[in-house]
Amino acid sequence: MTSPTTPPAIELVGIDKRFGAVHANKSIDLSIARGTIHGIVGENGAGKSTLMSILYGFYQADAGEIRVGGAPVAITDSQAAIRAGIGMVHQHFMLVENFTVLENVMLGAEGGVLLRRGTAAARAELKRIEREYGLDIDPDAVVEELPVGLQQRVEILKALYRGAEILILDEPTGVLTPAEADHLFKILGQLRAQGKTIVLITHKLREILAVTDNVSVMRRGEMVATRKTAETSAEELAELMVGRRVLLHVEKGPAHPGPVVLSVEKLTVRDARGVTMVDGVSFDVRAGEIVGIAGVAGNGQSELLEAIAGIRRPSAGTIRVNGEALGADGRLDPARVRASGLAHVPEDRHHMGLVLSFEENENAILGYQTDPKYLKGPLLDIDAIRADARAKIERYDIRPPDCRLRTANFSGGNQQKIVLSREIERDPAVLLVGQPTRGVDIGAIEFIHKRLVALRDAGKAILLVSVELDEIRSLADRILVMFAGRIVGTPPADADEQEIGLMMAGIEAREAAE
Ligand SMILES: Nc1ncnc2c1ncn2[C@@H]1O[C@H](COP(=O)(O)OP(=O)(O)OP(=O)(O)O)[C@@H](O)[C@H]1O
Repeated sequence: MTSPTTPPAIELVGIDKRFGAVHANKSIDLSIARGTIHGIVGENGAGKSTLMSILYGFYQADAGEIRVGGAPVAITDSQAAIRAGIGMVHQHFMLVENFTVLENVMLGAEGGVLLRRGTAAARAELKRIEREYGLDIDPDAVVEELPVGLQQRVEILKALYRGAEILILDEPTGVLTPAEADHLFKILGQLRAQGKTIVLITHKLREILAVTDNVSVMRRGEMVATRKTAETSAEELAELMVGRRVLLHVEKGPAHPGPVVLSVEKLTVRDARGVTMVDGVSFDVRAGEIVGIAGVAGNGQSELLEAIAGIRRPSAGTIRVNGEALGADGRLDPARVRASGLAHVPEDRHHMGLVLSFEENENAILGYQTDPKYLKGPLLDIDAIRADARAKIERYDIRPPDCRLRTANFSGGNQQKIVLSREIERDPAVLLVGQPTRGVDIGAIEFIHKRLVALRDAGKAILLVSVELDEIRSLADRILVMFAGRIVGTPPADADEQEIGLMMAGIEAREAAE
């Protein structure tokens, strides 16, 4: 039991950090009690990841003190953090994919006592940790063959193996299916029961309310409030984060669908290994409606979207925009698809939506650089491009409002807004959007959802792919559920979560096949 005199697991005192002109952490004080799950929420760019990176030794604070278990510690790098008992479960896993679970867990702990004890001892220790925390996993499985939920468990095991008493998880459920997320929270509960301390960063207030004991709110580099979770609400947290009341649901009137704008017929897409990812899919999207594709990640939605956007070559089928087949002459590429009035917000902004080393204003026109409004004779009109970027920054409240900043230095949610503003402002006939609010804060979600509804009401056709069922249910006028590359159901837009959930799990599909 934690007695009132037990020092906090972590105390941050006056932590301050600047990146050039950006004051990312402003004299932050934070105390996290031992054996608790402590949530940290805040808008995109509020400074959450920076604070955690300081705690984990990726960055050094310009000022301030870190105390672990009551004693000041100098966390100069991640090794020092590990020595202080702090472990990080990364958003983008840092595992060696072709190594086994055991090899990954041992890797990097080489100098430690455990490795010197040899593989057999390490295996025994791994088993012990696994049993103690219900982290059921095969130590001899090769990491790349494991689903993401299990890969994340390997990250947790790795931290525990190094003796972590404090675990930091940054947006851990972004890549998980709902069932995997539930399992993760069970594991976190078990870890807490064993006295471990957990710091959870997430934009999902539902998760905060479901699993944390306390929650702290950051806004524009400051720590503005800490609450006992039982004594707060999603509305209060949202208001503390954003500084104003936020609509937590989408307000939209009925759709007035017009003629078919996008028509997909018997589309089949195979991946590089020849595996069928999209299997003879047909549907239409009309002007003035949002069609949502629901499904657990990996069931072909991404490939479907990429094929329509001209990034992947379908092996069969037709895609028509306003009646005209794309690539009828055998040439299908993203530039030609865009020219036909299609805009695309890709799911993976890092690999497809942005060039991170470019300045913001360069990404703000990426793919549209041949538009005459960005040209002066044969050359790019830099002044026009920057003026255009500044207008989008203002309209989409992209922070910091600096169109010359390298894109890599924007926070994740702000990077997402850069892509969205570029594609939405094209005023496309068809907008393809993949995971529009992944990693995006609550105020920005409200804004993005309003923009999508406004675009629909302006008579545009929108195809939305999202693994967030809430998002699909609140935005889509029609829902298509994808499972194993096929559309397995078209539930009404007001269908309940469980009904759609069953289709997403393929239950309905299996029954139909039997
Ligand atoms: N290496 C860096 N160089 C320059 N600026 C940076 C760097 N890292 C972060 N920043 C800036 O510091 C601020 C805080 O960013 P941080 O990533 O901590 O926010 P966050 O709260 O984690 O946001 P998100 O929810 O979007 O991940 C942002 O304005 C960001 O652009």
